[in-house]
Amino acid sequence: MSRLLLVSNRLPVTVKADKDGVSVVRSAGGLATGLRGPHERSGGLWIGWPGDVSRLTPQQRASVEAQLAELRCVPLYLSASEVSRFYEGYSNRTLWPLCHYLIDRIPEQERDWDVYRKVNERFADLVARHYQPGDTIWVHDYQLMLVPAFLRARLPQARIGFFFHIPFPSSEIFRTLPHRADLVRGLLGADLIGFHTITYVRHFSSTLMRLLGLETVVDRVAYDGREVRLGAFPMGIDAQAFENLAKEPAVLEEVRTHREKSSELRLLLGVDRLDYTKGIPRRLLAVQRLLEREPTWRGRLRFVQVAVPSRTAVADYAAYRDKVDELVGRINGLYGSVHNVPVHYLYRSFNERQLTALYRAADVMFVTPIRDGMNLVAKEFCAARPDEDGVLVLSEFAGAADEMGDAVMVNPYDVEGMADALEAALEMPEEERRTRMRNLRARVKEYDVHWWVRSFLDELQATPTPPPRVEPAGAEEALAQLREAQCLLLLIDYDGTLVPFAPKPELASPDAELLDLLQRLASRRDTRVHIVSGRPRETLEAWFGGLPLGLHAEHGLWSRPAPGAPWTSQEGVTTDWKNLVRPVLEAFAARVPGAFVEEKSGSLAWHYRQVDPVFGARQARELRLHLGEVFAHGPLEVLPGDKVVEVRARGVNKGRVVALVTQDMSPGTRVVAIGDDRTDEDLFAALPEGSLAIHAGGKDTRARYRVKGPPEVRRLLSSLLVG
Ligand SMILES: O=P(O)(O)OC[C@H]1O[C@H](O[C@H]2O[C@H](CO)[C@@H](O)[C@H](O)[C@H]2O)[C@H](O)[C@@H](O)[C@@H]1O
Ligand SMILES: O=c1ccn([C@@H]2O[C@H](COP(=O)(O)OP(=O)(O)O)[C@@H](O)[C@H]2O)c(=O)[nH]1
Ligand SMILES: [Mg+2]
Repeated sequence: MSRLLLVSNRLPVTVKADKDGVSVVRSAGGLATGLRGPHERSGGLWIGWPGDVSRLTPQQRASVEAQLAELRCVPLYLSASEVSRFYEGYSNRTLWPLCHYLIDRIPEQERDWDVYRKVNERFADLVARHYQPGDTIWVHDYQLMLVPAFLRARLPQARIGFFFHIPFPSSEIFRTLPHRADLVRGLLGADLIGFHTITYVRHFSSTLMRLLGLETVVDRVAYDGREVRLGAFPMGIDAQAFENLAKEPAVLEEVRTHREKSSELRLLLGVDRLDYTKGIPRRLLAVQRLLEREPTWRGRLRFVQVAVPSRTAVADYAAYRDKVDELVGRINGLYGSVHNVPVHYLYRSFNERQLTALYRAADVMFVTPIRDGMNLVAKEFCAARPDEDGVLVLSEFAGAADEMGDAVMVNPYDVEGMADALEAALEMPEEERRTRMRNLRARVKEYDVHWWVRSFLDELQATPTPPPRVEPAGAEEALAQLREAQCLLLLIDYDGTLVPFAPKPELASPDAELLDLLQRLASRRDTRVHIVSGRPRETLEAWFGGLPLGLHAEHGLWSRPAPGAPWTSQEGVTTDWKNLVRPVLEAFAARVPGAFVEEKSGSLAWHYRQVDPVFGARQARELRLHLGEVFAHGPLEVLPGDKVVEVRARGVNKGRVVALVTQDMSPGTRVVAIGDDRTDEDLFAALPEGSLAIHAGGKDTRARYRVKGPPEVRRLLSSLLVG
């Protein structure tokens, strides 16, 4: 097992100072429990914030450090201003509400981004300082979204995983953030990015498509010369520990006390951090509604709501507390009696043992967040019910709902519906309760936190470490080799290689600087230049006809190898299939706003560069499937390109040009091909031994050299002309 470096905003410990000194105690939370084994066994480190230690004396600080070291924890201290701007600020005032679809809670003017960025960089620096070759790094959660990219820049060969614990929202929500692209690029520094549900994975991949034009193929995204994997890994709990607690005599004694204290009453339970995502007000209103419309339940229900103080320095949390306080007061005022009140509201935190006793005593567990990444409480409740009783009422907007189909599902925005569900839960026959609980427990026990850690780390270990990169220095190296060659034969793609993409193909015409560059290049001693493009020959003729270049159109179907020579086409290529394919492409263009069909002499192309990127990519996949089905085994080839699906006769590809132009080549000539697209890979594959292939861009390629894009291609070619 390789050494694990765990990175999370909070360390899995709590620092407690009292009159007897200062102590560091392990936290009980899911992440802490699940990762404890692998952390200890791998001999690795856990890097994070130990909480506010500003009031400690220097001696106490030293004692904390020693105790942390003992637990293999490395502290990253946050200053008061960092706590307020990185943690309370950007993380909890912006990212938190955004990911929970509450964009109205985000400050109108964001001022904390720079601190968020700096703290993420500090985390990366600290991790890099402790990294040893062979280590596996696992970064957690929304507070640290930029850490993977900062780490990738420092440690290009490291294996980096990232887990996002909260919902990844629809791209329509995510793209409202001013720094949306930076955050997404930050995550893409990882090799594997995990989420709780496939819905979050789907939202993340449409965000990639919309913001960066990156397509996810099954579970992989090609980015910056690497492959990034995405996956759903629903987090579990330490189910065995909760089950064991639930069977302990002392806990059972506490359960009995809870029940005796409410012997004539049915017990409803809610357990949450006091967070505005948890849906507590509408949950209270649902209880109120039930009591209002069904007087028979009055005096027969006790709703225990545990609310753990959380992020109290953030104003929205304080306001939320007021709202909950007020509602509790109102309901108790309305439906309480001299002897009893319906809502028992406990604003404090409980330990696992106390929680387990409550879970086990409850008739109905009421979990109704308006959004929640997962919600572990729902799972803990089931694990704590070896008696196979108790009903879970669960919000369909919690990640846990995807796995817990045997819960009574509710829409947490629908108060009346929740009152109905509550009543159904209270009246559910015993047999149904048992069947549901048995199924829930089987799932919670099998897919526990240990399964979660194992499956994520196994997947991360299975990702190949990134290949050694040919960095821009590779381009310098390529230049040195080009300079050394006696004679040069350059085969250069046009779109995406010499010019950037334009919204319409006809707008990407060559500028004066490019024409001059090509003219001078072709006039260089012992240098021949060919343009190898997918464009029609009329276009190439119009743009470059006057230059001393070889021209190759429609991926090599047509060639004019030298100025003044006639255009000739590849032999044996038919075009009668076009009448069958054209109507299909036109039908797809008509139903996809922004798409259009381009006709070339040897091919038909369906372009979608102006289409909504997610819809466009989906339609392109549909089109390819459709064409594949209808024209299977025919003389056709369907080629996916960059925002284009091209249909042409089989056997036509850019590779064909190589044989044509190298037949009369003088000895000692170095062939150099430059391209950005899939179609250029055919060209690279056909090159004779000793040639140079240069990929322009960040895609997967067989080329040995890589430059960033058109500006760098031009720079490379210009450098050939000097010295
Ligand atoms: O560290 P705090 O600001 O005090 O907040 C506590 C944690 O809250 C969030 O929990 C989330 O993770 C759970 C486990 O994956 C998941 O079940 C839940 O739905 C999430 O809300 C937060 O993501 C953590 O980073 C915080 O430490
Ligand atoms: O008084 C309490 C209430 C809750 N919890 C724990 O806090 C976690 C809450 O996790 P969840 O995923 O439900 O929500 P989050 O607070 O992470 O958004 C669960 O493990 C609970 O056992 C606790 O230790 N004491
Ligand atoms: Mg191209």
